[in-house]
Amino acid sequence: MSPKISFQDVSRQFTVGGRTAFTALDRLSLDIADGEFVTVVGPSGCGKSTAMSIAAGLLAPSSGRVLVDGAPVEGPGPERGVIFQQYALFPWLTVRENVEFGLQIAKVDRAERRRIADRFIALVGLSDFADALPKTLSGGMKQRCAIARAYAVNPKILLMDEPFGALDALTRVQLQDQLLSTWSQERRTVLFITHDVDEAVYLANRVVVMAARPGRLDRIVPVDLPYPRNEEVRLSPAFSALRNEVWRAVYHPAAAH
Ligand SMILES: Nc1ncnc2c1ncn2[C@@H]1O[C@H](COP(=O)(O)OP(=O)(O)OP(=O)(O)O)[C@@H](O)[C@H]1O
Repeated sequence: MSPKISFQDVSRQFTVGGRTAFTALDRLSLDIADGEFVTVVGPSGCGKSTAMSIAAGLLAPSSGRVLVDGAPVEGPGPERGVIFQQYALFPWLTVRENVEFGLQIAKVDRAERRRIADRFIALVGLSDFADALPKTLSGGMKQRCAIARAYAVNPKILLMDEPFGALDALTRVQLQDQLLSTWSQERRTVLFITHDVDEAVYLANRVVVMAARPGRLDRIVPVDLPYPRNEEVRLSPAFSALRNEVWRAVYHPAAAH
């Protein structure tokens, strides 16, 4: 089967101070299958966000290309939902209105909008807060609202750049479980950047480890743990072994080879 997302020899240079070009991303090649959950870890500055922005169509590659369903990415598109660390909710809209927003743009009629929004609001556990404004929600609730909003427009691909990075450890674990439960019910292709090695292993079918200077793919660690993932999986020796493998690859890249 052809990949859902295909990074083909993707590089990106930036100019600093108007001249010196430096390579933020060096010849990244990576195929992601339809319905796969891939996480990306690596040291700060290894090009994770650069790769994600190129896949989102928010940044052009200097060379190479990203294909989605075989077609080159040339800008943002409705089949790719993007979720960043900052929740980016509209503060003047309620949770339901935020979730409905993309549907309104897509000219979905009012009753259908409401039905779709309420379904995803329920899926992320926010039904009791559908009429609340973002300022009255906790960080975790805002991020759940952002996830519901991304899901509502039915993107086939979710591009998530450290979506749980600003949250406390407990909320983070809860949202990981919620994301996996949503993903198992509404299967999407997910590309998920994180700094957290445990999070990377817990969520993924495969962990992509990147290295810095220049930003590049270092290795891919397949995660052969069963879904649904739960505390039992999280506390298992198999999980620890994978976490240790990824940890060593990220923090001691030379030793791990
Ligand atoms: N618009 C830009 N102009 C110049 N340099 C940039 C730009 N965007 C990113 N960079 C540089 O490219 C490199 C890769 O950045 P990127 O944000 O992709 O890394 P990252 O792995 O996501 O880092 P972090 O984990 O800290 O978010 C960094 O050295 C960064 O300073």
